[in-house]
Amino acid sequence: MSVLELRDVHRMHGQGATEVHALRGVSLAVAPGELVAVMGPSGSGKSTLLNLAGGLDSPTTGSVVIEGVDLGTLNRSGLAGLRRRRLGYVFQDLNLLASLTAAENIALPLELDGVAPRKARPLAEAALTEVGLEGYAERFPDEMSGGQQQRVAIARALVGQRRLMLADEPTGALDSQTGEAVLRLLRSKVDSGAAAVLVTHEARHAAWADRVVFLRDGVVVDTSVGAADAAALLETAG
Ligand SMILES: Nc1ncnc2c1ncn2[C@@H]1O[C@H](COP(=O)(O)OP(=O)(O)OP(=O)(O)O)[C@@H](O)[C@H]1O
Repeated sequence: MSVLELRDVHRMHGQGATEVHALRGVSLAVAPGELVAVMGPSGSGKSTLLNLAGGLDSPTTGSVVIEGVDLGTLNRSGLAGLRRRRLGYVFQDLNLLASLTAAENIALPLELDGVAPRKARPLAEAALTEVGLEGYAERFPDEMSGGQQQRVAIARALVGQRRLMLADEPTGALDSQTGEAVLRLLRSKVDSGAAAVLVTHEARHAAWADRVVFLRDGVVVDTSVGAADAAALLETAG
């Protein structure tokens, strides 16, 4: 069974004269152990796709299915529970809570899900170590650099048993060495059975993916394997 499935998804933003047809019949399935990169020019619908996959937005028509559950059938609390338990997000907007330490930020989704703080804490510390921030557990967001905050956000996204990771240019604020380390981490989570969707503008980041889906004007125009194809597509996209 796919971890994520988009079935003939359309998404309209706005109304009347300002209506934008951001996605036009997108279908996509992501299997366990698969990392899919989504590329395409600005405005092609990449963020819209990721928001729909994460249940942060709903399709105008079509359906989004996560591990066999059609998100359209869930009520608000059902959707929130599924998001907390099964999804990890790494978005451009970090959304770290300023009043919580790095370890508390990471432990929060676990605790919201009923994991006892004394069990959540070591998991949070292990996640910090995985992103190279051992010893930063007690720092507050404003005591860390942008890149460090981004790594905390990544640690939070990957902590626990996430089945689907959604990443929007996760390496934006990171130097290239750390960026590669984060992608390696995402890759290793996927290799141990999760699924991931990575939106990126960079062919060398897409090189970590099993498959590259290329969007243009809200339509999947190509699905390629490997970064070389993606780079060629980007060049012809204009
Ligand atoms: N909330 C919204 N209201 C109105 N239009 C929107 C909204 N969100 C996105 N759009 C429009 O939908 C289209 C797709 O936007 P989207 O952000 O998904 O593209 P993108 O490929 O992620 O772009 P970028 O690479 O610049 O982030 C664009 O024309 C955009 O202006």
